[in-house]
Amino acid sequence: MDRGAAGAALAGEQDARPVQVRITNLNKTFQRNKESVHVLHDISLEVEEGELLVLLGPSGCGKTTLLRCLVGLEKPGEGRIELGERTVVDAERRVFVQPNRRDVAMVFQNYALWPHMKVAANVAYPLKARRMKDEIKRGRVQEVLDVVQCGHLADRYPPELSGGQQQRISLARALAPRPALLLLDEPLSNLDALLRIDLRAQLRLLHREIGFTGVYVTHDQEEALALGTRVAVMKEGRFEQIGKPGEVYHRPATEYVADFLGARNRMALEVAADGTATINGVPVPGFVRPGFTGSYALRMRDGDLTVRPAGATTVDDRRHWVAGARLLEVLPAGDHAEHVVVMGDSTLFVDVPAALGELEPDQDVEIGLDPDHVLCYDVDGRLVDDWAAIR
Ligand SMILES: Nc1ncnc2c1ncn2[C@@H]1O[C@H](COP(=O)(O)OP(=O)(O)OP(=O)(O)O)[C@@H](O)[C@H]1O
Repeated sequence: MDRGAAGAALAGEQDARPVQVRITNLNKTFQRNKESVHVLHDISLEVEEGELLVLLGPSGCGKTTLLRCLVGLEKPGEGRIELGERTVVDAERRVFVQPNRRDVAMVFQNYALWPHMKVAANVAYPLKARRMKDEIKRGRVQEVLDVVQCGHLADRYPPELSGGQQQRISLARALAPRPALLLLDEPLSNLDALLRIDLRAQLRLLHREIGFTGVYVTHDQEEALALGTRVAVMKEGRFEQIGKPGEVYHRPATEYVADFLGARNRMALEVAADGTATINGVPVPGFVRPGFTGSYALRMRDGDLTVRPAGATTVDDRRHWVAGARLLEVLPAGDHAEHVVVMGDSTLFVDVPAALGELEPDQDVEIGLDPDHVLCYDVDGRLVDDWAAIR
């Protein structure tokens, strides 16, 4: 594999080989006010060598706790963690390898740099424990600083740097000892939006070039889809779905994942035994295939819905139009306008290209649904295939 400039800079005799991570039946409970809070429920996961797995989920779902178990800052009550050939946690056999013996590095949201030490000393810090000649150490520090494009900042102190620069330095510090596993806990969330996108792209490039095994925590779906080789969506201490970004985005396995990944619009589909389909109580003939019956939830992203004035006709072969909606508000957003529509129990958000925006608030409207861009879930929240009428 051509490792590129960054990869070449980090390659060498003492390269820690990226390892495979295997987590088996991990359980973690905290004691809080004499109550026990079960935070990780029987988690099992394999992260392949050189993979960047993203843990995605809302606040409090256990992402950080899982990272802390991997690095050794938390002791799980049950389960096993193997890093390559090494078992670092085996609760049953009372195996617990201390953090400094795991060869795992972590990058935090708040950079966690020593303010009184120059950048070079910060980056050299994790190398201290290793008996390494000063000369080699200096060379390594300069290498990793160059990799994150901060070679010129070696003699500055962290408080003299911007947030983006500080985060690059903390990434360099984590990479300096060539860890077998790199953990990143919301590393970009303290940065402003543009810088976040810029650093995200650089991180992706760096991962491609160096090929480290990484676990990256975020609650930002865009970041997860952009960075992950796979994305693991978490809910209340369990995995809802683990898959490639495209899979998770286009085929969210559960309604929870669909909602979390932007399909926030929800409508109720009822299909009677005689095949009559209604959406939020409005009949929609020909929407479902013959023989498909029951109660379902439909999920759509904003850009997958359309809206037109009530009673209008559109030359459109794919869409089914559902009447009985009212336009509440139109929010211009540059190249498109967000239309807020109420239809029975649903509040819907519809993105319409600015060029088509001729609707006024308080107008009666109809919602257009293209079955190819509608996700259908059963009453247990599981994705349903093969429901649409063949057109
Ligand atoms: N030391 C602790 N003692 C008690 N409860 C804890 C402790 N650490 C975490 N928790 C609880 O465990 C749950 C999961 O926390 P965790 O920090 O892992 O979530 P998270 O998904 O990383 O959230 P966030 O995105 O907000 O960081 C939360 O309910 C939290 O309050």
